[in-house]
Amino acid sequence: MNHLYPIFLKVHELNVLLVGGGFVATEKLEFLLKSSPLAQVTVVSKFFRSEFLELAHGKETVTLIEDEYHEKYLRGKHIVIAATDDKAVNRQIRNEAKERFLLVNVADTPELCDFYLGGIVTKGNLKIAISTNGKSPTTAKRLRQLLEEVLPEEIDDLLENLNAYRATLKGDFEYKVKAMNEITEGLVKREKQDA
Ligand SMILES: C[C@@]1(CC(=O)O)c2cc3[nH]c(cc4nc(cc5[nH]c(cc(n2)[C@H]1CCC(=O)O)[C@@](C)(CC(=O)O)[C@@H]5CCC(=O)O)C(CC(=O)O)=C4CCC(=O)O)c(CCC(=O)O)c3CC(=O)O
Ligand SMILES: NC(=O)C1=CN([C@@H]2O[C@H](COP(=O)(O)OP(=O)(O)OC[C@H]3O[C@@H](n4cnc5c(N)ncnc54)[C@H](O)[C@@H]3O)[C@@H](O)[C@H]2O)C=CC1
Repeated sequence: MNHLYPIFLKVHELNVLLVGGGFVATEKLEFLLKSSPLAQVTVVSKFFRSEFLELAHGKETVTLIEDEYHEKYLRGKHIVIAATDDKAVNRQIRNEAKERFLLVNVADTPELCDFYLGGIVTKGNLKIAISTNGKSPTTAKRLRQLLEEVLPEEIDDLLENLNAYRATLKGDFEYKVKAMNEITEGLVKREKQDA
């Protein structure tokens, strides 16, 4: 049974704490920034690998703190991602985050996660998040790559045009629902096969 409920977070308006500055932390920050370039991220780590420093370089919304994790770093945060190579520290981060009702992801450790990071496809205003319920992250990656390739960039023009049309509708809610459904009907209608 798949119980996950996806949401789309405004991480440029939320404070994210990332603990760790190694390979795994680099991967997590890379995908976070790829999807949300202005994500507000504070990173606390005993040391930072060169790959991590390269990625964080020049990113004004990413703050690096060279230190061991301490509970005080949870203050003012909304979301926490633990990506250290120390299982006990990752568990401590999770426990202390939970005491504060923060949402926590422990990288590559599903049983300690409140939420999973997913594969993400962005085409302008369209964003698709992919999860395999933790069963196969590589499949999430492959599906992401596939959708990035097959979805045309023009799909964003469609969204912009429909948004402009939507803004011209003057009627009540019911009228607008009907008009929007009518104009988008062709998107789901199957073409009749010529016999
Ligand atoms: C549960 C979850 C929790 C979380 O980390 O959030 C989790 C868990 C684990 N990942 C592991 C390994 C790998 N993860 C990747 C890649 C990604 N992993 C991501 C998410 C998630 N990974 C969450 C579930 C998402 C879902 O529901 O599908 C993606 C989608 C997003 C992101 O990381 O930002 C990103 C692709 C992004 C992209 O390309 O678009 C690759 C492939 C690669 O890097 O090429 C490998 C190596 C191959 C392999 O092992 O499968 C391991 C084993 C660790 C070990 O062996 O020790 C565990 C632990 C376990 O499975 O128990
Ligand atoms: N590298 C990979 O692709 C994979 C790694 N893993 C596992 O994931 C874990 C993390 O691995 P890597 O990122 O590769 O390790 P890494 O050695 O590159 O990075 C570990 C990071 O954790 C930080 N850290 C450790 N203790 C800390 C503390 N108390 N406070 C703050 N920061 C602390 C270090 O400063 C370092 O930046 C390991 O347990 C590893 O076995 C699992 C699958 C794949």
